[in-house]
Amino acid sequence: MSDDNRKRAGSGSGGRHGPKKQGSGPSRGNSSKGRGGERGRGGDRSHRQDRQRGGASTGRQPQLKDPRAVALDLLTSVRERGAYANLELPSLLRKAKLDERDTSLATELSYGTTRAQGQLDRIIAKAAGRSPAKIDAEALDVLRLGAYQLLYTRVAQHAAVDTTVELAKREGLIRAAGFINAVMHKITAHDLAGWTQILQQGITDPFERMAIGTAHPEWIVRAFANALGKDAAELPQLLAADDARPKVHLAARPGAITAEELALITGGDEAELSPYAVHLPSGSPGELEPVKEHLAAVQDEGSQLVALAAANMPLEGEDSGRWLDLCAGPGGKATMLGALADIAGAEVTAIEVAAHRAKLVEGATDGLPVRVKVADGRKPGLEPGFDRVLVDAPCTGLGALRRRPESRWRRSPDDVTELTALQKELLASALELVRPGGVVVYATCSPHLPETVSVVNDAVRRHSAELLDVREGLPEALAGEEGPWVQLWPHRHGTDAMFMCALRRSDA
Ligand SMILES: C[S@@+](CC[C@H](N)C(=O)[O-])C[C@H]1O[C@@H](n2cnc3c(N)ncnc32)[C@H](O)[C@@H]1O
Repeated sequence: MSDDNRKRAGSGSGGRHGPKKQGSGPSRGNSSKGRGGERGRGGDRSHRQDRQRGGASTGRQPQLKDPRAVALDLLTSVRERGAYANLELPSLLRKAKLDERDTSLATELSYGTTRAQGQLDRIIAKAAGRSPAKIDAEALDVLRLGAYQLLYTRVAQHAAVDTTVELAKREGLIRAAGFINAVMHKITAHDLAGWTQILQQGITDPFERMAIGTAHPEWIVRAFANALGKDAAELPQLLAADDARPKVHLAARPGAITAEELALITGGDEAELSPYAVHLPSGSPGELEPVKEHLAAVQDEGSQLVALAAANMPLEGEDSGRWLDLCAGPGGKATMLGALADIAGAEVTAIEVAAHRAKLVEGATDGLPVRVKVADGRKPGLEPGFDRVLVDAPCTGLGALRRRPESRWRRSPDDVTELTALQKELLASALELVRPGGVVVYATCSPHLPETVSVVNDAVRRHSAELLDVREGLPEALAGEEGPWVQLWPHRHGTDAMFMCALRRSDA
C-alpha cells in the first residue's frame, strides 16, 4: 500500500464498501465519493470534486448487475482488505444476482485479472509511461480489468475500451477516465505476444524472460526451478499449470462413503492417488448433497495424501490413539485425520492459533473424535507422548497458486524468512510432543526449498531427528516417487505442490 493509500484507508473512508461518512456524499452506487483523489501528482482537490460531481450526475444504481463491476469489487477487496479471491467472489456473485453468462464472465475477469496482475502492471507501465505506483489505485484496478480483457480474452477491442472507460465514470473516476481511455488505446497497439516481446527486449536471463512470458514474479520462477532441481526442464509445464483451471477435488469421508459411491452420486471420476479422492471438472461443490451432509468435503488430493501419511506411517510400538494436528485451521486435514482416527479408535487433538480458524475446525470436524484447542503450536501446553503429530505448517502457499490467484503477486521473498523461522519452531515443538517411536509428518503447500528440505534438514541436524521414508504411509500409487520425502506437482500429479516428509525422535 502506498503512503497515500494508507492515509486513505486510515481516513475512515472505508474504500468502496466503506461506511458512509457524514457529509461525504451519497454512498454505494455513489460510494466512491469521499474516497480521496488521484495518487501522487493527481491527488488534488479538483479531482475529488470532479469525482463527486461525476458520481452524482451518473446516478449509479446501488444494485450490481454488471459483471465488470463485480470483478472490480473483487479487485478492490483483494487490494484493500487483503481478501482471498476464491473466498470473496462467491459472496459478491450471490449479491449481484447475475445470470449464468454474466456470472462466468465476472468469474473469468476476477480470477484472470488477479492472476495476471503483475504482468498487466508491466504493460500498463509501458503504455502509461509511468510506474503503476504513480497511478491512482482505483484507476489502476479499472485499467487492469480493461487490459486483461484486451490481452487475455476475446472481448472485442472497442467493447473492452468503451466498457472500461464507462466503468471508470460510473465509479466516479471522472478525471481519470481520459487517462484510462488513452492508456487503453495504447495497449490496443499490440496483442499479448507483442507486449511480451517488448517487455523481454534486452533481457537475456532465462528466468527473467520466463517470468515475463508466464506472468509470474521472477523470484517464484527461480524458487520453482530450484525445487525442481534435476527436473528443471519441466519448469514451463509447472508455470503453465498455475494458470490452468483446477479441477474440483472432493474427499470422501473415510468410513462414511467410498470414493466409488461419491463418484457415482456426483458424476465425478475416482482419482488415482488418494483412495478417497473424486475429481469433478468444475461446478459449485458446496451445492452437492454429499458435501452438504458432511459425507464429503472439498479438498485437494495432495492434502488428502498428507493426512493419510500422518494416519498410516508405521510406528514403533502400539498406537495408543493419541494423535495431534498442530496447525489445524481451517480443518481440511483434521477432518480427514478425524475420520481415520474414528476408524482406528484414536482421538485427534487439533491446535490452531487463530480463534476464528479454530471455530472452522470445530465446524468441519463436528461428530468426529477431534478436540479443538486454541493455542500456539510452539507452546500448546499439552502433555507430550503423542503417537502421531501432523505439522501442516503455515507457508508461502506457492504450491497452490492455481487455486489462489492473488498469491503470486501478494507474497514476497521477505515472507520466507519469517515463515521458515516459525516452521522450524513448530517442527521442534512437534518433535518434543511426539513419543519415542512415534511419527511426525511435516507438510507445506509450497515446494520452496527453504520451507521444505531446509526446515527438515535443520530438524535432523539440531534435534537429531531421524528422517523416515514417507512413502511407507502413502498409497501404492506413490511408490515410484523418489523418497524419503515426497514433493507433489500440479503438472505431474494434478495436485497442489504439496511437500511431505516423516520424522522420528532420535531417542526412540
Ligand atoms: C497451512 S494452514 C493449515 C491447513 C490445515 N491443516 C487444513 O488442512 O485445513 C496453517 C495454519 O496454521 C495456523 N498457525 C499459524 N501459526 C501457528 C502457530 N504458531 N500455532 C498453531 N497454528 C498456527 C494458521 O493460522 C493456519 O490456520
